[in-house]
Amino acid sequence: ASYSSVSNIAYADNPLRFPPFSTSRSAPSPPQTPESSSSDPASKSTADAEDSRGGFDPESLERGAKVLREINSSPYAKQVFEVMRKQEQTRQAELAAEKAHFEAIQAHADIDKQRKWAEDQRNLYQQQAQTKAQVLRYEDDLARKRMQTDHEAQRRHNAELVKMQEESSIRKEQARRATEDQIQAQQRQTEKERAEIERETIRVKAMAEAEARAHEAKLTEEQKRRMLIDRINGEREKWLAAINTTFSHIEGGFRVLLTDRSKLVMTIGGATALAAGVYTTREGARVIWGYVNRILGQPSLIRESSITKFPWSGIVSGGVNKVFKYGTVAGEQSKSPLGGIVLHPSLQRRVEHLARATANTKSHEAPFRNMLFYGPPGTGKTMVAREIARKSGLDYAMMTGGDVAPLGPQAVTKIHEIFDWAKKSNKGLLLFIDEADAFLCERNSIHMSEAQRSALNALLFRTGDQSRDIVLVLATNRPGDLDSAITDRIDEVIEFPLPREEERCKLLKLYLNKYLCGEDQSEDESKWGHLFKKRAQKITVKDVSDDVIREAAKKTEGFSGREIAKLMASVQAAVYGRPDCVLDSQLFKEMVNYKVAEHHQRVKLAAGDGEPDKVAE
Ligand SMILES: Nc1ncnc2c1ncn2[C@@H]1O[C@H](COP(=O)(O)OP(=O)(O)OP(=O)(O)O)[C@@H](O)[C@H]1O
Repeated sequence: ASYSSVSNIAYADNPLRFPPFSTSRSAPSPPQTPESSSSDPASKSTADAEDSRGGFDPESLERGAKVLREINSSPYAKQVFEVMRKQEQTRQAELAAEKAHFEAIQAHADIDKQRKWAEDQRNLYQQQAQTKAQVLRYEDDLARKRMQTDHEAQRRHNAELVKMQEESSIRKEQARRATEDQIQAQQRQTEKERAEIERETIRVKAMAEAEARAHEAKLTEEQKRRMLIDRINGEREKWLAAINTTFSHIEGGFRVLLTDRSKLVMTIGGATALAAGVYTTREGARVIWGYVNRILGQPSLIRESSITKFPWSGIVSGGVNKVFKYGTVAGEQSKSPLGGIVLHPSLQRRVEHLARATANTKSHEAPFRNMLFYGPPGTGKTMVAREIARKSGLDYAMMTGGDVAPLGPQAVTKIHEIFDWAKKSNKGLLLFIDEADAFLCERNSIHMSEAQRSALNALLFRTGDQSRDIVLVLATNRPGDLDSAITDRIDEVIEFPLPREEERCKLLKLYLNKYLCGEDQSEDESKWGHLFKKRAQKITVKDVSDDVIREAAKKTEGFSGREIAKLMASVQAAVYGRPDCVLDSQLFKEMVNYKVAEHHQRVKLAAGDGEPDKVAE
């Protein structure tokens, strides 16, 4: 440090100002600080002067030579040179270090440059990649949009095609329907015309037949009248002759009597005795018959019964009456379901349960339970009462409430007769009173006669306690009209509603089989005579399928069981009106429509609603 300061002093003091140890022109000149250049205006002017002399400054050389001389003359010349040499070496080392420093800086700068270039390159690559990706994305978007547009166009095209196809098929379908309708209309027209022709032919035939029959009847009548007149004339002559003869005999007799006094007395006495005998015998027989009838016979109020009218009736008729007309031997319980009765399933179960309970009640000798059946007319109340009697093994008797009123004061006796008669049954009796409201209505009713009131009281008296002989079954369409004392005696109340569609379907099938297919005629023989037996076999049923019956069941909403039975009877009658006795679906439908219209008309009339329309053409 001291050496450096000395050197610096030397430089400062040195007017020559040459760079120490600068032997080479290429050696870098020491850096000049701004202070030194600005603080040394003299050197600046010197340098200017040098420039003006062509770049050579002799003064410096002179000053250098002078300094060298001073150094040479100085005793420390050797040290000075040594110092200078070391200074030079130091300077060299500094320069080398500086060079290395600059090289390092240069290397750093290169590295920075390289890094920057690499970074630029990377950025460039990234930008290129981004641009490329954007371009690709854009292209992709474009392709996708193009595809979407294509798809949309394709879809629209397809939709149009489908629409066109649909329109075309609708047009075809419409054309087909129109053709079918036309064909059907033509067929209908043809059938109508044919039916018209048939009807006309039948009408003409019927008229011709009727005319022929009328003519024949007229001829027969005239013939008969002539024969009758002849016969009457003959008879008159015969009778006139007989009368004349008789009167001539009587005249002779009277003449004898008037002339013979004893004969006259005998004749008058004999005639009187004969008259007295006849009168006494007749009255006596009447009294005895009444007594026997009361003791052994069936009360007159009973309309129908499973018990024979007299004990000897069974013997006379060869035991036929031992069998119920329903086909069950008396006393034998039937295990079959309710035969020929179509009821709502729950009602059917209840009825079967009641029949079983009644049968068991009898076998355990417990008191019977009374029942009330109510519901619209023709819903099977009577049938069910009969069926309960049949299934429970009881005797059955039926009376109608309407028969009581005409009996007047005798009604009370007749009611007591019934209950006395019922005791004769060993099996127990099911007494069914139809139209019960006719004489068991409210006692305060103004329409009730004194005799009816007494009859009601008699019935109340006989049914006051629970009975082991009689099951009382009342049936009515107006349960609200019954006297409260009667309803109080009822144990089971059962409603019989109008059949629903399902039941109507079964009823239609039942009566179709019964009336038109000739099955199960036994029950109806009493009603319809032997008509079925003779003719049912001839009926041919064609095309009356389940669907046709179901359609009919749908249409017959509001029909009772009786109405359906009657509907089928009408169908049967219509079939018999045909020469070929064939029942086809068209006739069946016609009859159903006719009966449905008739039913609605009846309902309207019952409601007092307007004039009766024409039921059918
Ligand atoms: N549920 C049914 N199943 C089968 N046939 C029936 C049914 N209901 C009614 N009928 C038919 O109707 C006819 C009359 O039935 P029934 O006398 O039992 O009716 P009801 O209810 O007693 O009528 P009413 O109240 O007028 O006395 C029967 O003979 C039968 O042909």
